Amino acid sequence: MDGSGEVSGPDSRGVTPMMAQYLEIKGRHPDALLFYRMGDFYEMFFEDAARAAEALDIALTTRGQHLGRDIPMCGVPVGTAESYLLQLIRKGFRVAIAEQLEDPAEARKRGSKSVVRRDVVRLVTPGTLTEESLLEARRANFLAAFAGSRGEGALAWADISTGAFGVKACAVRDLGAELARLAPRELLVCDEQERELEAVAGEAGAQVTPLPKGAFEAGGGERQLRAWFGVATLDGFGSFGKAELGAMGALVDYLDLTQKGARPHLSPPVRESEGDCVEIDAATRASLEVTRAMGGGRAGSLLGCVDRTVTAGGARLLEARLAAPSRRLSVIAARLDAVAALVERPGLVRNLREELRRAGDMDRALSRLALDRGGPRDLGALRDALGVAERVAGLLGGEDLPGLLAGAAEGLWGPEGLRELLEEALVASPPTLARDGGFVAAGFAGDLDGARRLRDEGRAVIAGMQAEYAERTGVASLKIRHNGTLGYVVEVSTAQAEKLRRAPLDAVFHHRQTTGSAVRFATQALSETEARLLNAGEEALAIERRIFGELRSAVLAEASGLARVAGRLAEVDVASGLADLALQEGWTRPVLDESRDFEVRGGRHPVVEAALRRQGKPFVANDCDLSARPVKLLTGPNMGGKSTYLRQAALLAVLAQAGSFVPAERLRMGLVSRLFSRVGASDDLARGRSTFMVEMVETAAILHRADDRSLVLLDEIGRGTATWDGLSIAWAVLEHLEGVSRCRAIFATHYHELAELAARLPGSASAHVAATEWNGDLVFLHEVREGAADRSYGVQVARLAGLPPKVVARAKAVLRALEARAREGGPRALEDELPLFAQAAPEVMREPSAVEERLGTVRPDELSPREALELVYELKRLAGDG
Ligand SMILES: Nc1ncnc2c1ncn2[C@@H]1O[C@H](COP(=O)(O)OP(=O)(O)OP(=O)(O)O)[C@@H](O)[C@H]1O
Repeated sequence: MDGSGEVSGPDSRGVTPMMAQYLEIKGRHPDALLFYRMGDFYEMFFEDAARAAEALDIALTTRGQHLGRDIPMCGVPVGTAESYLLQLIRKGFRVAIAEQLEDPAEARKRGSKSVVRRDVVRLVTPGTLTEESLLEARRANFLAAFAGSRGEGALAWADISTGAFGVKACAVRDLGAELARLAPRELLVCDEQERELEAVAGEAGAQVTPLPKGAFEAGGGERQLRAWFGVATLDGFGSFGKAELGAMGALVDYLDLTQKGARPHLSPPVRESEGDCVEIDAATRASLEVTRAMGGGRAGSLLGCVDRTVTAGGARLLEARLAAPSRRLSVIAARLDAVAALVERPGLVRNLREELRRAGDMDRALSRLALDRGGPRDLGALRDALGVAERVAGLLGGEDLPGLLAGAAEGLWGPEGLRELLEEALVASPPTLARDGGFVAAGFAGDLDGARRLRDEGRAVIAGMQAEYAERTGVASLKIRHNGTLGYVVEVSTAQAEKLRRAPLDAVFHHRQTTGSAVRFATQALSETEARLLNAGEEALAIERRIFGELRSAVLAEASGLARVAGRLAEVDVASGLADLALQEGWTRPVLDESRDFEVRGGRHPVVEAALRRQGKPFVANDCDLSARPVKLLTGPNMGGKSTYLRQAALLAVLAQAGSFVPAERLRMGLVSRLFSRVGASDDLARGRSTFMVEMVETAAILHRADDRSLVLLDEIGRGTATWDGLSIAWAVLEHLEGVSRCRAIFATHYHELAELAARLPGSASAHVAATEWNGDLVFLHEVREGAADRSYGVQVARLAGLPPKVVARAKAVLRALEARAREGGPRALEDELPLFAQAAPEVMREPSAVEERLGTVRPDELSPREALELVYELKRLAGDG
């Protein structure tokens, strides 16, 4: 007998009925670890057990035999299964959860050999999580599906924990960029494409799940979607291409498969068209650290720096906006209008944020309820959020606000009567699980109140009985206690027990048990009261469970209305968060138009500025004008602030088009269509590419794709190769950007020769980050000025970095020689000097000089003043200086 109460005995082949059942279920889920429910544990067997035990670092044991061999087994308690699930999912496993679908007692009725019915109720995969503990509250958890081949393609994505559902046409070559934007946890692909797409999915951190080709067919997809949304035609949602239908179909099909028929709440699909959002490729996204810093976390990213939202839904919306800044002037203007209106009303912002803080996560509560994984606490969260929404609507309603906020205010009134119902029905802080009851408020249901009264009275009656028995027996210390196996018993100390065992008390008190220190008795009246109490308690629980079901149905009937309120709350949260930021940081409203201008006055890099502030250092604001001469060549010393200046331009554009105010005195810019940034080189050793190769591949992509509305930021192109090759490449790239792409670009370089070229090209101009020397030390001014830098200060920076003084001195000498020869002979002569590098190298490692050798023999403490003076003369002689 195990925890499930089953009897197991092997058949003639040595296979127990339970093992036969296990193997049958496992056979249907070969790709997943099978969590096989046995009483209070999920058990794993055979290979699954070995893999899970290793992944979870838990004990691997054995349990019985199968075909004459020990069965490896490990298990996790049901109560703490979530944390184990999380570890397994993070390590790339999928988990099939097989529950007991009936009571062991029911199974026994079918005969002593029968096993409890079990089946998989859910497949847990990275893209289909809903549990709070398995999700990041402030981040979406997308499941994506890609359909299509060389020609037409589409990507669909859904977050079943929030109901978000989107789709867009997407060719294979653009998949990397889209995945980098959405960062889905799981990508569904046609099994024939699994190998082709694995790398691109892996780079975005998505686990690939292959599905048969049939799952991606447009016809089937359309049927699936119609059935899912209960509509006769999808026309109301938009007109979708074949690939789009295929991708969405595969996605909902997979939800059916993994959720085993439980329907997550999904909003109707939103179709994104090309041109809706700024295109940002994966490398650019990573280099700009828009939503994730290099280390992978939020901290240190632009999102981490600007996120002042106070609700999880608001945080997710802000991330989506920054990840996909808009290209539609009207959309951006509406968002900026909302922020601007709030910036004018700081008091309103404060009040809104104070209210919003109290709203729980409506989307996720709704999703859990829809999948029947929710509890009273989720109902409570919805109730609280609906209350917040109404008060927020009240706050907004009193003002004359622009479209987005006025619209939000209207949409914040929830489904008629639902908040009132939940308020009446629920206690103030309902528990997570419905199982143990205690969440329905008194006064909501007459029958429940009656049952509870009976149950509570029962408790009072027992307390009364204790007093009565104590009096009757004369044993003041007599207690009525509840015992797991015996139920309610009268307990007295061993010394007092004899009294109760003698006439006349023995007629009332029947001995049940003697322990080391106490003796326990039962009485007729106590048993009767206990039965009454138990019944009342069970009845109360049953009523509460029924009420939970009713409330859940009432909520789900209004799912789309609730999702709408959640969306509006998030909208208000994002606007008031951005307004709060603008107010506190003095950010300004950007001016956007259809031109190709880009004009920043007093711009700052928000993340670097915040980091410097923490160190008590100021950030130097800079201008940037790309309007008349769109390609800017930027020179200046290392550490001078070139990369910061480049990234700053991109982040200003991202913020502006996401609908935020910007850290600048003024920003006026024509809409950016595509953003490219190659700042900060990195190796890609995993794919066998050197730094230079990665740089060239990315530069190639930029030159192919940049159009005249793009913003391109290039940092030190060509530095990873021989000087003249690098310079030539940089030269040609600069010409291409200026003459062919005609985009707005900032090009940072150490090739000062390029400044000459920039001066000659009509669309190009030079600028430099200023630095100066003070008492022999290099001082970075971080100020961007017109014209090219006169020198690069590379050697000084090397000195700051702690290169040995000897090496620095030698480098200075080599530099002086190089510069002198360059001045004498012009560029060709400089080329002739290239071998100097080869010759210089061994010389740098030269033998010690005569002076150094002599110094090595000196013991300063043993020198008299006179000897010291003589030594100075000697050293000067050795140095050939007098
Ligand atoms: N405008 C600024 N105001 C104040 N400090 C700045 C500014 N810009 C950059 N800095 C500081 O200078 C440091 C170096 O900046 P950055 O990495 O942009 O230099 P760089 O010129 O690109 O250097 P390298 O050529 O070595 O990559 C930053 O970490 C920051 O602390």
